[in-house]
Amino acid sequence: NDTFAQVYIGLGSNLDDPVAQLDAAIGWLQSEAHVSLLVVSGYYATAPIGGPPDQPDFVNAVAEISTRLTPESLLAALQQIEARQQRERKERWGPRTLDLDILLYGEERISLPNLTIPHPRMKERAFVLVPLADLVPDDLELDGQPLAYWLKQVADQAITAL
Ligand SMILES: Nc1nc2nc(S)n(CCO)c2c(=O)[nH]1
Repeated sequence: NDTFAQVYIGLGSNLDDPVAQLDAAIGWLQSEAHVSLLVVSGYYATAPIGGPPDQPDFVNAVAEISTRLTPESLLAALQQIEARQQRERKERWGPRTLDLDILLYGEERISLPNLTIPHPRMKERAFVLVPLADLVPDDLELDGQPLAYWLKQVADQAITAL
């Protein structure tokens, strides 16, 4: 695979000092072989969406990378970083030290049992769309609508820039 893909990664944490968790994950991404970290959005404090209601607020960000890794290899590398930061998969959608999601992988559409790209829930998540808007133009299209359209749809979700 000799072509480089422009990839957007969602980062999230709501356990064990989330800002430090995101900083550490950015550090691992920077030192990952075959991954070039291009730019990182601002950090945002966000109310938990989905999952148990009584969990702590999250801190979220989006990173843009360039990589020759295939989507599956990139997923494996991200899961290694999560594991290094003690990601116990206790309850689905429960609190976690670190969550790394592949949001977009170039223009590709991928649907594998363990990997769907574009991320199937990104359009419903202010904690993804708002940091993503730091990195891409507002007219970036998702499912035929500009990012600005999807941002309006999630305007009720609590999110504050840190
Ligand atoms: N605000 C917020 N809510 C979330 N719910 C889930 S699941 N996650 C994990 C990401 O899939 C988050 C998150 O990162 N931020």
